[in-house]
Amino acid sequence: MVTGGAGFIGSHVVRLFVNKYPGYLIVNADALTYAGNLENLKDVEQASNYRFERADITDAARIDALFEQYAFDAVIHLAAESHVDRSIIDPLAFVKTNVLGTATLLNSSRKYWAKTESKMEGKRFYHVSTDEVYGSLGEEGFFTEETSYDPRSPYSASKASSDHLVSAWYHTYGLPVVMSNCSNNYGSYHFPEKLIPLMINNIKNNKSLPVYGKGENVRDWLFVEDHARAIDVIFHKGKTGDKYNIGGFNEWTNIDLVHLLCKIMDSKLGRAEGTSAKLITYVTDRPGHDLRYAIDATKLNKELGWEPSLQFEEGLEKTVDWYLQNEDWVKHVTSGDYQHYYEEQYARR
Ligand SMILES: Cc1cn([C@H]2C[C@H](O)[C@@H](COP(=O)(O)OP(=O)(O)O[C@H]3O[C@H](CO)[C@@H](O)[C@H](O)[C@H]3O)O2)c(=O)[nH]c1=O
Repeated sequence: MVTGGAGFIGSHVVRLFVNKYPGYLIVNADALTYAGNLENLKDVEQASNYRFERADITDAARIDALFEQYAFDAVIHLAAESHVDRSIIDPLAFVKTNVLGTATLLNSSRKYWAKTESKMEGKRFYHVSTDEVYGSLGEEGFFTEETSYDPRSPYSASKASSDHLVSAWYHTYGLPVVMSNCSNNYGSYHFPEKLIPLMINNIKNNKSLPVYGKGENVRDWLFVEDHARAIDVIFHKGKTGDKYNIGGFNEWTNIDLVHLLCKIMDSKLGRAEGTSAKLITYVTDRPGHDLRYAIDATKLNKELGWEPSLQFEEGLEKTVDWYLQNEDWVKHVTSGDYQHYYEEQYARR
């Protein structure tokens, strides 16, 4: 079972596993909130080793029933509320899905696997988490697997709580868990509330480009398909009870990144260089805005041999091309339920 398989990272994980492992039955359990779209999986929905089940991870009866129906050997848990700005507006939604939802899944897994003949033998619960649990770095240093947790937004606190729950189920019940904490992802099917797809769409539509504060915050960007490959490697080879950091060693200030996007878009859209950058608007900063995230992914590289495959500028160009060729997808995902929230976010600026 892959939870959140209709989301951004989840859909890339489902696609990779469905195509690479014809012998696995991949069940995508997703609540289809505003950020989950079956449009993201059109290319694999007919595959014989793929099933979709609409399910909310906080609904214990529904999750138990799925375990009875499919007798899952493994869970890859990606379902989460993920947008920091939204967590500031509606923190309880994040506590519900990320904390209660993770506890519900852990508990259903434990109960079901304890009933099987082989108990926990050969089972695996993989929790996908974020580097934001570590808090904010100054100008120096990196997050390693030993860095202590210091979450500062409702989103990161809810993810940190979920990590602690996973660790508790491992120590208390012997649930065979593995966990990873990844840096910022970018690529196709990224919901256009997040920095990169939001900027691409706004540049295309000649809308202002809202840069929070002075644009000096730093993020470490990784191509989403490289994250999915890391999840594949950790799922199959990671040590039970361990955690792995995933990152690109690719740090950018927000303002430099937005300028790079403007440059790429000017050239793709046939605009004179410098045209799109005129849309940049500095807006009120995000409350509690973490200054810098930077991941040290040495453990994953040394122990399991993973490394990013794409250079950032190449990945960014691929991403821009995808958004320019998939305008219908953007229209689709930003209509309906999401429209209200989308407009509200704009009204704040
Ligand atoms: C949406 C938006 C964002 N920003 C800034 C805030 C951040 O410093 C940076 C990236 O913002 P976001 O795209 O919202 O991503 P960020 O807050 O870093 O969090 C992302 O990266 C995390 C991993 O580090 C994930 O766990 C989160 O789910 C994911 O949303 O850009 C702007 O300046 N303007 C904007 O309009």
